[in-house]
Amino acid sequence: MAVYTDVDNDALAAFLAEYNIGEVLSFKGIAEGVENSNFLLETTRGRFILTLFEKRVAEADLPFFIGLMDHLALGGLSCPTPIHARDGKALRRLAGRPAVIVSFLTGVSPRKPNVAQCASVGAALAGLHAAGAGFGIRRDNALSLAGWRRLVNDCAADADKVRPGLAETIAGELAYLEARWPRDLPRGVIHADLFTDNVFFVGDDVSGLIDFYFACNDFYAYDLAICLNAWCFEPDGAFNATKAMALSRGYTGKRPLSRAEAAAMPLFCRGSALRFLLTRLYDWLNQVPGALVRPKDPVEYLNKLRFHTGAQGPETYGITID
Ligand SMILES: Nc1ncnc2c1ncn2[C@@H]1O[C@H](COP(=O)(O)OP(=O)(O)O)[C@@H](O)[C@H]1O
Ligand SMILES: N[C@@H](CCOP(=O)(O)O)C(=O)O
Repeated sequence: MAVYTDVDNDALAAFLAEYNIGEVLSFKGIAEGVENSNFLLETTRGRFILTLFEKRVAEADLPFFIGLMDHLALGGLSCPTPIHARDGKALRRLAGRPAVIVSFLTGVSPRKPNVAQCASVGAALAGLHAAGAGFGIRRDNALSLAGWRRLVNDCAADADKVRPGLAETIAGELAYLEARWPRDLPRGVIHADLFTDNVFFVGDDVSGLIDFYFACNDFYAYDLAICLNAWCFEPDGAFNATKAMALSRGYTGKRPLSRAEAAAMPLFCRGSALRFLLTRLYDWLNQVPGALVRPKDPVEYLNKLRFHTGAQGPETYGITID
């Protein structure tokens, strides 16, 4: 359960008095997530999610995240809508943390997505990229090359406690990526964390996307690589080429990739694998005492990185270069 910060009843009551969302019926910590503290809030006016922003979220970025959800929802995307208090502000403070209330979305996150769901999420990702166009605030990706370099340095001393040789592997991989990372490909607002727990389905159809707190401006094709990593490996670690083809085609059916984007996919898959390996490794080595959270396994992403290192080309991911 990701609850780093507790909220007592008096503080909650004073906080909610600023809003027009009815009387509290129930309030409880949510048993998923790793980044922020999330609570399910039920009131006489419905269900809401209360989020307290924790360590990895810079306060200066919060207007981007909140403005983005407003922008996407206005553009017709099914995503949480920030609830504005009586004074018009959606971003407030609670228990010493920045806090926001957003609308509750219905649907189910798949534990083991099927091929049709992979196709749907590919199309939904392209829809998100289109809906983000015209958003007026910019946020550079704090978890791209420079951020990875900081994480590699921070983890260097203890990485081998997780896997012998890991420090050398991540340093070598970062150097490889730094030398080859593209500079000029189509870019815009990306989700940057569209894992299965951040997508809701009704049947095989995407019903909503959540968790925009890593969203940023970066390459669209890199976002597709994040999804290939998150959706197309089986629990035993095997890469599922059928799911990858479905996901890639779901995406390219709505937003075709340029030749340069297609050619960059193996590199983006490596970069995305390193990004989640590094944040998971950092969290593994720096666990917060007393927090109710289950850290995610860094080795899962080490194995994905190894797979991509041996990949033959974009065809591996169901992507063809015309
Ligand atoms: N708007 C929402 N509607 C319904 N459930 C939500 C919503 N936002 C979050 N949740 C639930 O809370 C969990 C954790 O949220 P998430 O934003 O992924 O947390 P974190 O970013 O802290 O890891 C999600 O997996 C989901 O179950
Ligand atoms: N998706 C990341 C961790 C971030 O967690 P989320 O609950 O915000 O999706 C990972 O799996 O490493």
